[in-house]
Amino acid sequence: MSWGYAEDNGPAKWVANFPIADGPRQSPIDIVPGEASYDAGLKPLSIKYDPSTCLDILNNGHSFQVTFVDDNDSSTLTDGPISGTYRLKQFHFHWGAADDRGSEHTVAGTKYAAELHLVHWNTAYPSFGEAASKPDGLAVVGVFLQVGAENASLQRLLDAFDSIKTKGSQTSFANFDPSTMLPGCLDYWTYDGSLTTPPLLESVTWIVCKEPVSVSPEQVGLQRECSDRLCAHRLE
Ligand SMILES: NS(=O)(=O)c1ccc(C(=O)NCc2cccc(O)c2)cc1
Ligand SMILES: [Zn+2]
Repeated sequence: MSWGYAEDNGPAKWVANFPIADGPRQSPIDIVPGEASYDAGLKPLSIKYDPSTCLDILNNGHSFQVTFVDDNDSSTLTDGPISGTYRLKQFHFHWGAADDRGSEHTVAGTKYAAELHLVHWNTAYPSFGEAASKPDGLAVVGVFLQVGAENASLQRLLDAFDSIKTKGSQTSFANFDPSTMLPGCLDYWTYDGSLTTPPLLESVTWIVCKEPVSVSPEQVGLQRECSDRLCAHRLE
C-alpha cells in the first residue's frame, strides 16, 4: 500500500514507513506572522526562469507536476535566505476538497484554497536526488492561491490537464514561464523544513511568499474536478 491521503494511507499513517515524520524539522507548519523575527541580513529573492527549459506536465497520482530541464543554470533561484545557486526542477500544487482549505502551510491558522510549490535543488550537489538528502539540498518557493480573479497563467496549465487524465501519464508542455504565477511582491517567510510528502526528507529551505495570487472559483473547481481524474489527494 503506497502512501496517499486516504484514511488508511494518509498523513497520520506516514510515520510507519517514514519515521522521519516525527523529526525535528517537518513541514508544513502554521506560520504565525507575529512570532516571525525580521532578519535584516536576508536578501530579496532572485528568480530567473527560462520558459524554454519547460519540459512536460506529469500526473504523478498525487498532483500534476510540471518538470523542467535541469542540466544547466537556465532556471535558477539565488539570494533570499540561500547561498549558492539552486536549479528549478519542477513545480506542482496542493489543493483540497473545498475553497476554504487546501494549502499545506497555514498563516495564523488560515488555510488557502491551494498552494504552489516551486522546487529547486542546490547545484553544490550533483543531482536533485543527491541534494534531496542534504540539509541545504533543496529550496521550495511556496505561493498561496486564494479564490478571486481568474488567473490567466494557470488557465494554460488547466487546459493541459485534459491530456493527462490517468495516473502516470504525461504530455509535453513547452514554453511556460512559471514566474507568471508569482505574486507582484516577493516578500517571504523562511524556515528550515522538509518535503511535505514522503520521503519527508529534512532538506528543504522553505521560502513562503507573503502575498497570495488569485484564481477564479471556476479554476479551483476545474483543478478539483481534474484532481479526481488525477486521483490526486484530498487534504480533508
Ligand atoms: N511538497 S514538496 O514541495 O515538499 C515536495 C517536493 C518534491 C518532492 C519529491 O521530489 N519527491 C520525490 C523524491 C524525493 C526525494 C528524492 C527523490 O529522488 C525523489 C516531494 C515533496
Ligand atoms: Zn508540494
